[in-house]
Amino acid sequence: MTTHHRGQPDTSADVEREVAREQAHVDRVYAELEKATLRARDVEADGLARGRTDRTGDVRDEEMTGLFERDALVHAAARRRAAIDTQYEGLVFGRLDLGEEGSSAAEREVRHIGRLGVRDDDYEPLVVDWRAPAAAAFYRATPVDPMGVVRRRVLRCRGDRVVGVEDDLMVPEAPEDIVVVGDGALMAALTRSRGRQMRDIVATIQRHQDEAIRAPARGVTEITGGPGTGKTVVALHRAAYLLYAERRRFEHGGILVIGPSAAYTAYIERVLPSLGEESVALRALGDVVDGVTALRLDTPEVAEVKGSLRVRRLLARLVARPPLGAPRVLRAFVAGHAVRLEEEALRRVRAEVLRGHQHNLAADAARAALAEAAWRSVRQGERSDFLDAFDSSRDVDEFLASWWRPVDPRELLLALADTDEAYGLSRGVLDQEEAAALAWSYREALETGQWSVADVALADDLLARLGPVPEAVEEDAGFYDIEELDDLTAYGVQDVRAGSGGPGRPGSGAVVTPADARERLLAGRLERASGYAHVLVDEAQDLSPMQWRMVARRGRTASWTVVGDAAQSSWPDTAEAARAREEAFTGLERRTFHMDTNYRNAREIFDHAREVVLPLVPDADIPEAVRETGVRPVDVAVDGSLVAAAADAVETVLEEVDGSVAVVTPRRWADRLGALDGAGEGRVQVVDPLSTKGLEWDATVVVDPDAITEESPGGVRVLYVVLTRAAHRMHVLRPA
Ligand SMILES: Nc1ncnc2c1ncn2[C@@H]1O[C@H](COP(=O)(O)OP(=O)(O)OP(=O)(O)O)[C@@H](O)[C@H]1O
Repeated sequence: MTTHHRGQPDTSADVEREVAREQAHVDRVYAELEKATLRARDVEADGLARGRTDRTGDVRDEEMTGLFERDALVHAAARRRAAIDTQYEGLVFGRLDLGEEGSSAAEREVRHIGRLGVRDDDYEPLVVDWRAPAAAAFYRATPVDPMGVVRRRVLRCRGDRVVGVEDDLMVPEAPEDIVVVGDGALMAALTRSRGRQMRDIVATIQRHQDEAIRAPARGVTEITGGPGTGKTVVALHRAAYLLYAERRRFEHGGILVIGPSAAYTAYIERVLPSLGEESVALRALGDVVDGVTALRLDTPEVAEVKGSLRVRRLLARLVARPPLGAPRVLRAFVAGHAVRLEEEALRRVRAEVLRGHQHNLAADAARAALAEAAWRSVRQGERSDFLDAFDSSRDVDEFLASWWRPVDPRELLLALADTDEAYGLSRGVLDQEEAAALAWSYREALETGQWSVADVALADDLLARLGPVPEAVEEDAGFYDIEELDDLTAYGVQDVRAGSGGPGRPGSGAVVTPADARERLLAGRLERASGYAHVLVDEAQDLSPMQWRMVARRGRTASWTVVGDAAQSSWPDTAEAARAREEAFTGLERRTFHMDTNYRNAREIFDHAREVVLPLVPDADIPEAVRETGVRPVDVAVDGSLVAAAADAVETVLEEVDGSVAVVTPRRWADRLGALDGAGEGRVQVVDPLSTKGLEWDATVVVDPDAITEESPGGVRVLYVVLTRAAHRMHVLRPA
C-alpha cells in the first residue's frame, strides 16, 4: 500500500470526528450480527417447519429461497464471528470511498471491508468480506491505478472499539469534504511490537501480496522471496481466500498446512482463526503421519541418510524379510504327507507374494502361495485334496500366524537398532559408518521413547509398502512382554538397559525404561495418508526427498501452495530434493510469485544479516527492508562470561522493546542459558537455531554465531535464518 497523503493536515479534532463516524458504523454492524445470531437460532428451531410451508403456497418459492439464503448467510456470519476473538483487530477494518474524481459526497459510494460479510435487513452490505471481489480494490488500488478509489481508510480497532484511522489518498487532490488522517497503516503495523504468535495482516495486505493470495486455486502456486517478506503470512491468507472462493471444495476436501516444527505451528496457529477459518489442518513435519509424533532431531549425518532416497532400498529389504521371530522352516503334516519347506523355498514364496501385494493385505495370498509351494514339494495324491487339507491344517495356521503376521512399520524401524542388522540390510547402500550411526539413532529412540522428525517419513514409506496396520496390532502394540524383551536383547540392544548413550543424547534428562520407551514408540495406530484438496508447504527448501514423498502422498489430487527461500535452507538442497518435489507436482500448471520487500527486520538488522550471508551464499535472494530504526545491532566479542553478557543484553532489550525476546543459542551454551527462559515475565524464550525457522521476535540475542554455523546442518544458511528473526533490536555475542 503506497502511502499517499495530500489532503488537509489533520488535527486531533478531525481524527476524533472521523473515529466517531466509523464507530457509528461499526456499532451498526455489531447490532446486526446480534440480531443475526438470534434469528439464526430461530431458523434452526423452526427451519424444517418453514421448509414445508413453501409447498403449501403460504410463501412464494423465490421469497422463501431468498429468506433461506439470507438466513444461511447470516447464520454462517454469526458462527464465524464467534470464532473471531475480540483480541484480533476488529471485525471491520477498512473502508473505501469510491467515485469519479471531483464527485460529490452524494455521488460517492462507501464500502466497508471486514473479516466477514454482513448485510442489513434490506440485504444491503454493511461489510464486505475481504476476500470478495468487491474488496479487491482495497488491496490493489494505487495512486497510479486508483480503481475508482478516492480514499482508502484502515480502521484500527480494539475489540468493537475504533481507536484510530489511517488514510491513503488515491487521487492527487482530496475533494473538499474528504478528510485524510493518520500516518499510513502499514508503517504503524510494522512498528508495533510482536507477541508470541503471528498476527493476520488483513488490514494492510500489499498489492503484490494480494496477487499471490488471490491466484487461481488449481495447479502449483510458488511463493518465493528472502527473509521476512511475508511469504508465510501471505500463504496463510491464501488458504483463507481459497476457503472463501471455493468453500465447498476446500472445506470438504481439506487444506493441509505443513511447517518445519511444532514451534512454527504454535506460532502461526491463530492466523486462520482470526480470519474466521478453523477448518485447516496445521502439521509440523514431525507430525504429518497420524500415529507418530516426533520432535527430536537427528544429527545432520543421520538426518541426511534418513532423508535421502537411497534409504528406500534399505526399507524395501526390511519389508521383504520375515517378521521378527518368524520360524525359518515350515514343518506340517498335511493329508498324510510330511511337508517341509526350507528357508530358501520360503524366501521365494515371500518374494513372489510381495511382488503383487502389500504385506499387511496379503495373508490370504501368502497362504495360497505357500499351499502351492507345499504341493509342489509333495506332488502325491489329489491336488485339490491336498490344498483343502493344507487350508484347514492347524500346523499351517500356527506357522502363518507368525510367519506372515501383520507388521507395524515402526517395529521394522526399531529392528535397525541392532548394528549387525543395520550393516546387513544396508550393504551396498550405506557405508559402515552411516549404518552404525543409523543403528545408534534407533537405540537412542529406544532409550528416549521418542522418534526423530526424519523417522516419520520413513514410517510413512514403510506404511505405503506394508499396507494398513490391522487393529489387532494396535491392541498388542502397548505390550512389551518378557519374550519381546529377550528378543530385543538377542538383537544386541542390551546396552539399552544399561543406558549407554552416544553423542548429544537429547532428552536424556528423562529416565525411561526400555519397556516404557518401546511402548511409547509403538503407541497409537499408524494411519494411512488421507488426501487433501490443497496442500500448503512452508519452508519448502528444508524438505528432504523422503519428506517430499510423504507430503506427496497427502496431495495426490491436491492443488499446492509452496513457500520457500533456498538461502535459508537447512537441508543440503540437492538435485535429489528438487526431483522428489517435481515428482509431487507432475503434470500440474505452475505460477510463481516473488516477494522482495522485507517487512520484518529494521533495515539496520537486515543489513547486518546480509553482510554475513552474501560472501558465502552469493546467490541469496536479498529483499529490501522498508523500515529504519536508526539503531544498529550490537555485535561484540565478549571477554568475560558469555552467559553474564547474554543476561545483560536481555535486560537491555527488555527495556527497549515491549514485546517478545529470544535468546538463540547453539547446543554448547544451551544448558547455561536455560535460566533466562521465561525472564521478563515470560517475554523471553531461549531457543535453538533450527527452532527459529519461520518465527520472529521484537528483539533477539544471538549467542556464539560461529558455533551456530558449525553445529547446523545448513551451516551459514541457518545462521542467516537466526540473524533475520528480530524486528527491532538484535545483539550478537561472540566468545572472545
Ligand atoms: N502487508 C503486511 N502488513 C503488515 N505486516 C506484514 C505485511 N506483510 C508481512 N508482514 C509482516 O512481516 C513479518 C514477516 O512475515 P513472514 O513471517 O510471513 O515472512 P516470511 O517471508 O515467511 O519470512 P521467513 O522466510 O524469514 O520466515 C510478519 O510479522 C508479518 O506479519
